[in-house]
Amino acid sequence: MMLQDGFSRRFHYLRLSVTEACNFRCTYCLPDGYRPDGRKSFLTVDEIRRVATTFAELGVKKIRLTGGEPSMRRDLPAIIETVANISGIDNVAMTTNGYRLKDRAQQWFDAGLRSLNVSIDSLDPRQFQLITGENKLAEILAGLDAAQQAGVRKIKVNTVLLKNLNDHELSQFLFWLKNQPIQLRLIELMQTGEMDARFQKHHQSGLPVKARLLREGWIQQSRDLTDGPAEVFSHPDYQGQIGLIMPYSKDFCANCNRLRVSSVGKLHLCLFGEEGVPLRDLLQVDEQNSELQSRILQGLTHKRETHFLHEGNSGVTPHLASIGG
Ligand SMILES: Nc1nc2c(ncn2[C@@H]2O[C@H](COP(=O)(O)OP(=O)(O)OP(=O)(O)O)[C@@H](O)[C@H]2O)c(=O)[nH]1
Ligand SMILES: C[S@@+](CC[C@H](N)C(=O)[O-])C[C@H]1O[C@@H](n2cnc3c(N)ncnc32)[C@H](O)[C@@H]1O
Ligand code: SF4
Ligand code: SF4
Repeated sequence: MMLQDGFSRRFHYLRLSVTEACNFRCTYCLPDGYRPDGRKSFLTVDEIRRVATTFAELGVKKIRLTGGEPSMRRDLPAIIETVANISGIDNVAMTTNGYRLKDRAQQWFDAGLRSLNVSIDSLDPRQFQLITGENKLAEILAGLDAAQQAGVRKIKVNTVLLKNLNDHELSQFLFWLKNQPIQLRLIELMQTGEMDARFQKHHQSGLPVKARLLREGWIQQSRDLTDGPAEVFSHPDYQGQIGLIMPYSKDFCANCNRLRVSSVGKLHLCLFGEEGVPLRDLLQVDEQNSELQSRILQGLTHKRETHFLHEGNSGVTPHLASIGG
């Protein structure tokens, strides 16, 4: 049995959100901060173990923990260890805003974390605070160092491209990459349900950046079917790489290879899809495993070919913290 949709796309990568809560207020995600909803409880470690085990049995090899902010969960080391010990999972990754990274990197690595994506929207402390609501750039950069020291080899930095907020910083980012063996991903701003005029004001296509990189001698890397959606560029004079994530460009979804489970246990077939297939009622005892497999496989038959962002349709996603990006 394996996970394949009606367009012959295969799924070996699961993004598992462990919380919707976040301590940052990124202008494009949670501009007013996270507002707790008392009725919601997030998946327990046992529920996470069951859902991850079942996906591993269906061929998933990589699980990325995301959120909200995953480091806000006090039991995060137990979550990492649980997922890392599941047979078939060979890469446990996490996406974080860098909170607690400086102090916890070693603990997370020891628990089994092998790949880390850290969001850094500006290398200018004031601009960073303007975008995220937090004056924490220095602390997060120290967290990156700590992760490298701890032994995490695959580190990427995520930067949402924002017109008039950080687009003038490209040269500074490139300079930084000269001696940083990391991949910097520039992500086009995507419109979500709760986003107001900010989208029109700050959306900027990645295409001019691509043109500049090619002009300056960066070389586009060939893409494996199992790679993510980023177009990746390298340069002989730079230790780092650039990855461009351009969801508004043609054929972006053609190689979609990931599925998502939200922090309340719903299967989402697309970042911008429908309500989600509830799985939580089948995460209560280990014996529900084969029923859970059937529900996931049945759900996958409904996966659509692309998102509908061009029509201004973001599905039910109010902001990316709700589903883990
Ligand atoms: N539209 C769309 N955006 C995506 C998709 N995957 C990643 N992104 C965007 O890229 C952001 C960063 O993704 P990450 O959490 O760093 O994970 P990733 O890109 O899968 O990273 P790797 O596992 O290292 O390839 C997400 O929050 C989204 O904004 C996708 O399938 N569709
Ligand atoms: C939703 S966050 C969750 C993990 C963690 N809190 C973080 O910020 O890395 C995952 C990624 O989504 C990106 N993101 C959030 N909203 C976005 C949007 N509207 N368009 C593009 N990227 C977005 C963030 O910059 C971050 O890199
Ligand atoms: S992008 Fe990440 S850090 Fe920023 S508000 Fe959203 S969930 Fe929080
Ligand atoms: S937008 Fe949806 S279909 Fe397209 S790559 Fe992302 S998750 Fe896959």
